[in-house]
Amino acid sequence: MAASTEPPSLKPFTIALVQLGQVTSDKSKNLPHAREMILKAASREGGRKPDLIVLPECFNSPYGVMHFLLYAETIGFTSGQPYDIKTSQSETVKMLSGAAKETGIWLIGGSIPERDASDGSKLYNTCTVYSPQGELVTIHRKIHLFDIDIPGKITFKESETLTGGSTMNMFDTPFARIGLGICYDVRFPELAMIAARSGCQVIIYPAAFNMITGPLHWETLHRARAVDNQAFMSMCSPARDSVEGYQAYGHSMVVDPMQVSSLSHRLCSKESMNRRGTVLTQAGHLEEVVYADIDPATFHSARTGIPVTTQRRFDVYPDVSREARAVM
Ligand SMILES: NC(=O)CC(=O)C(=O)O
Repeated sequence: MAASTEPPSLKPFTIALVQLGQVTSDKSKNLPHAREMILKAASREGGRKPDLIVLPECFNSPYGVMHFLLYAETIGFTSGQPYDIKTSQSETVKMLSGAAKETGIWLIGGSIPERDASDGSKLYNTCTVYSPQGELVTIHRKIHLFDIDIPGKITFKESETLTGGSTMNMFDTPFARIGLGICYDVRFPELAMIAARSGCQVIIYPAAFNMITGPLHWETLHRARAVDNQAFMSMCSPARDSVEGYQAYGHSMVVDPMQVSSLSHRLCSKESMNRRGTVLTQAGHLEEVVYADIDPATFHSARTGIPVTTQRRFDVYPDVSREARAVM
């Protein structure tokens, strides 16, 4: 979706990250389980109910290049055109839309393998987003495919079966403008930077790091994107419970833009630290739902205290986000 020029002002809201477990090779089990966990996340007790629920990358199929063709669904969404859920060919889209409507909560529906609707020749790794009325409001196709080779540790080549998306995507809610990406997209800072410069106060990526790259970079990349862009940054992972195949790292996380160093930890009172935590929430490695309350005061104090957003030197280097806006 092309976001309107003025973003909504950031309001307090609560995110629920559903770190889904039990993603099996049986889609007829994966979908009801994901639905059950969405309902569980929505019916939180002892805390603010979530305004937005997020699922992980590749939640209806095992994560592996040999599985994408078998599990792919045709979605057939075109930005700016009405989408009729009733006639959708995607059973996952129907389930997610129904769950968003039933809970009355915004839903970032993780990602699924998608078959191109035009001639079926291309497959994408695609995230779908739903309003509380169950409308499919936007999709994001993973732009940067996960092609890596760390000898003896991990080799993965999404490009063997997938095609990379070619649009940047964001959406507006009554409480924030939210920038989208999927997993490996986080390693390309331009995407989050362009989202932030286009008014996103929050950046959310369904993801599935693994046991090699997760310990190396998962938290660092959250912190880097949050500090660079002075925005809230979150990735939602599957749980690490698969007996074979891809082992997800877990540790779904929300990080705020006002990062407190270990030195400030010692200098700040406990009460002020509670208001300015770096990692607002973090899951373990098993299935669980974690919540984070987004406080606009943290966002505004980060941007006014260290005003990099108004100090850029576009007389010295170009503003790449200007040209990028045209393709959104
Ligand atoms: N799975 C991914 O797309 C990315 C990942 O695991 C990494 O960047 O590390």
